[in-house]
Amino acid sequence: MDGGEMRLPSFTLHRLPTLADHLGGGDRPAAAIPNPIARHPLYHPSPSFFISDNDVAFDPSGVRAAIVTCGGLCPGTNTVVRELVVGLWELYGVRAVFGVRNGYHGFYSEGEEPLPLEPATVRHWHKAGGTALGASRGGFDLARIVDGIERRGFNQVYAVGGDGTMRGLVEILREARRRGLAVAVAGVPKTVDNDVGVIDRSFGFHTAVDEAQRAIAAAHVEAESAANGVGLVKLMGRSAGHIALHATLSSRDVDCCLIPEEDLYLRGPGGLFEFLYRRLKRNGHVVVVVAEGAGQRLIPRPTCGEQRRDESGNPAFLDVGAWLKAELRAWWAEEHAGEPLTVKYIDPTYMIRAPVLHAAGALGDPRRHGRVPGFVPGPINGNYGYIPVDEVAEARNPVDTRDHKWAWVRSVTNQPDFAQSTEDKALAGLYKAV
Ligand SMILES: Nc1ncnc2c1ncn2[C@@H]1O[C@H](COP(=O)(O)OP(=O)(O)O)[C@@H](O)[C@H]1O
Ligand SMILES: O=P(O)(O)OC[C@H]1O[C@](O)(COP(=O)(O)O)[C@@H](O)[C@@H]1O
Ligand SMILES: [Mg+2]
Repeated sequence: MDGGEMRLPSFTLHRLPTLADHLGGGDRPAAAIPNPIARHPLYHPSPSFFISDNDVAFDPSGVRAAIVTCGGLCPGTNTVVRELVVGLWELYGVRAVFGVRNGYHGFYSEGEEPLPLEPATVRHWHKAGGTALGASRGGFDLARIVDGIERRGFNQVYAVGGDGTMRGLVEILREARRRGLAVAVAGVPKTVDNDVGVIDRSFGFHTAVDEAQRAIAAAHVEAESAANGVGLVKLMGRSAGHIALHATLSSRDVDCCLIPEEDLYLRGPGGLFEFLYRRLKRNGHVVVVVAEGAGQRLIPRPTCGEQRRDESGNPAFLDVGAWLKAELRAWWAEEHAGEPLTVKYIDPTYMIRAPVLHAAGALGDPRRHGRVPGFVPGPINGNYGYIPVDEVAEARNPVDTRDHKWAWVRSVTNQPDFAQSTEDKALAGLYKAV
């Protein structure tokens, strides 16, 4: 506050290319019509709706839309595809909608012709987990993908995927422009572990958090039923610990939550194992939730070669849960031999992303009403907005360990920072040097 005035953070307004710019021909391009949903008999946008009178839409008679799902699975993907098909068909009058098979690969692979989609085709898709179109990692061959788009005359591409998919979409848009193709792209953010930036979260995230409760509850039952019982649950979160964090907050049975954004320190004063031992002495059992990306720097690698990667270039992590379990047992044998210890490790990785969308993961509406040619719709601080796809492709979303949510985890679990004291660090350095 300065003299009673509040200084707001500065921001910059950018003018984004609109669909009218993209289609050419001024405010009313030949390939465009006034946005039909503004006058749709059954659809009543509220006054604050994101469609204005000046908006245009593609003339549906010229639209050939392609929908592709990429990357890992996420609850609700089929629901999104269904919504896109029904919306394009019913609200915009588009009749040529195609589902590209098995991710980006399907734009060019032989024998995987895109599937014509209409409301009747997708009627029951929301009742199944996974993706009916198929998805894949890797296979991003830009020239062949855009060849496929050009050959089939697609002029709208909807890609449902995470950060990798968005980066691919940016390249597709750039290459289509370079070739003079009037292709508009839209990315629907699908990130079960919530690692995509700018948006608050994606569909499916809450479902995964819900589903994780079953694993935590089982770990708790196992831990409580043994003398010095440790229930250990590994949850998804390659570079962001949001699922572990939210699952911990929802459960209240968790004694300790480990995420990639926080340093991990196992042995010695102030370390994880000392904390677990104290908790075991007090309560007789502990439950630990660990995100898959936590502690990766500490886990010995079989070879000192390069980090292994999956087909998309994402780091392929070592199993932090199995490693923690082995380390805890080894430490226990050294420090507390003769005292019982039971460690039950549960890895529900694929189970939490397999279900259909739960109610809490419900989808917002605007994903098909884009106004710019390369956009991502998503919730930002609770409001839906359109974000340029290149911004989403680059943004990351780590857990901010200085914000209230992490503080809340700390107050629920009463876990300390597992930080090594400066003295211990120096000692460890000495030992290493010997
Ligand atoms: N930097 C990139 N440029 C172009 N395509 C990419 C890039 N990163 C990933 N992709 C492609 O996007 C698709 C999905 O990526 P992936 O990382 O597996 O999942 P997600 O989109 O869920 O993050 C894959 O086909 C992958 O090859
Ligand atoms: O075995 P897969 O298919 O690579 O899936 C595991 C990965 O999928 C995820 O759940 C989501 O990854 P994406 O966002 O890249 O699809 C990661 O948290 C996890 O590492
Ligand atoms: Mg990703």
